[in-house]
Amino acid sequence: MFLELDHVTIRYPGSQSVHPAVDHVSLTLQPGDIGVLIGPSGCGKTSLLRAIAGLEHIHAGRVGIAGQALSDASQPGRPVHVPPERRQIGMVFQDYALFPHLNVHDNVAFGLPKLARAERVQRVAQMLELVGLGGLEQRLPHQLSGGQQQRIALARALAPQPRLLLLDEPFSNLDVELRERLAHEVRTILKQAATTALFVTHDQMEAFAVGDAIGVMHRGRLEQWDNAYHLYHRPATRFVADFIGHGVFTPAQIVATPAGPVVRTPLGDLNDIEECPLPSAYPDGECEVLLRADDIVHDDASPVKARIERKAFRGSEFLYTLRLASGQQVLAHVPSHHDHALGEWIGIRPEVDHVVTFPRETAVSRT
Ligand SMILES: Nc1ncnc2c1ncn2[C@@H]1O[C@H](COP(=O)(O)OP(=O)(O)OP(=O)(O)O)[C@@H](O)[C@H]1O
Repeated sequence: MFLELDHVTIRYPGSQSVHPAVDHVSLTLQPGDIGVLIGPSGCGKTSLLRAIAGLEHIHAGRVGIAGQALSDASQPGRPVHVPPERRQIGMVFQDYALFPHLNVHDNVAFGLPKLARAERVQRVAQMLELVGLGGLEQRLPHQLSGGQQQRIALARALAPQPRLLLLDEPFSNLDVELRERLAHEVRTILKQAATTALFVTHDQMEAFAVGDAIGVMHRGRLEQWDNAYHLYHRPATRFVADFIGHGVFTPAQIVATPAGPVVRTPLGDLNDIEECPLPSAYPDGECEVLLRADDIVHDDASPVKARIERKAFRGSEFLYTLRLASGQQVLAHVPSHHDHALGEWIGIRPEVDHVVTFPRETAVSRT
């Protein structure tokens, strides 16, 4: 294991909040892996990143890299806090932070004062090649696009060969299309450089594009640390289920049948419940089942009908918000050549590969 966070807790002095900004967060990253922290504003992502960089002190727990404690508040009376400049950790922020009066070469060379000149010029050229901007050494930052500036910031952070790279919303100042492209590019660059990295974003598409492991944070806690597939198909908590992807929670009942347990929903029985709890897991088997928009298939032959309340065009598909006769709301992704009118009743059926249930609560939906 390379990066190890063990029950890291951060409290800001004088904070009125009942929750610590970061609350007992534990996670690990393997060498060369890219981790992503995602969550709503104020959930503690930046605080955690700053603590790893040594810019914040921790109040409980431990931060270690390759077996070395960088911050340790777990031993009473013997706190450890290695200063940021001795951690060999690089950082890339959302505002590029390039020096406007220095050209590209001098910006990238900034963190390399100890290298001899020839070696420095060579390392800068190597880094610029790595980020696809070879030959732009003499340009000033204002002569570059936002995406190019961010790639220079990445080259500058990678040049001193940090043990770990931290990236805090590095694309949030860029437009959506460029963000997704850059996210893929940055993943390729980090993999080529074999750099271990931890990346903060609030955009799940960016998280899926970049991360080997993704952590969903909520009120300072890390609710799940997992790969994208498991976060989506096996959410550990209602919050994760609700935050990742479009879906609703629908009242359902797990019932025993001669052929085994099924989850009975207003859309019909769901049978593929291999990893689902047994009926005895909830009182009377009553639970809520997660139905994502891509679990619902438009099928004219289906006896289950739903009325189209809202529709959002997403290019290849529509996101339909539908209401069943029972009053239950569901969402469905439907190929965009099926352009139905608002108010129309269409046939739908569930096609759920991974059935996810939670204890009953007031229904929550996220669109
Ligand atoms: N210097 C500070 N002093 C006091 N409270 C702070 C400080 N910095 C952050 N906080 C509080 O700590 C909590 C976590 O903030 P943090 O910036 O880590 O969240 P975040 O998930 O990065 O949010 P965003 O996505 O908006 O940047 C918030 O409640 C915030 O108000």
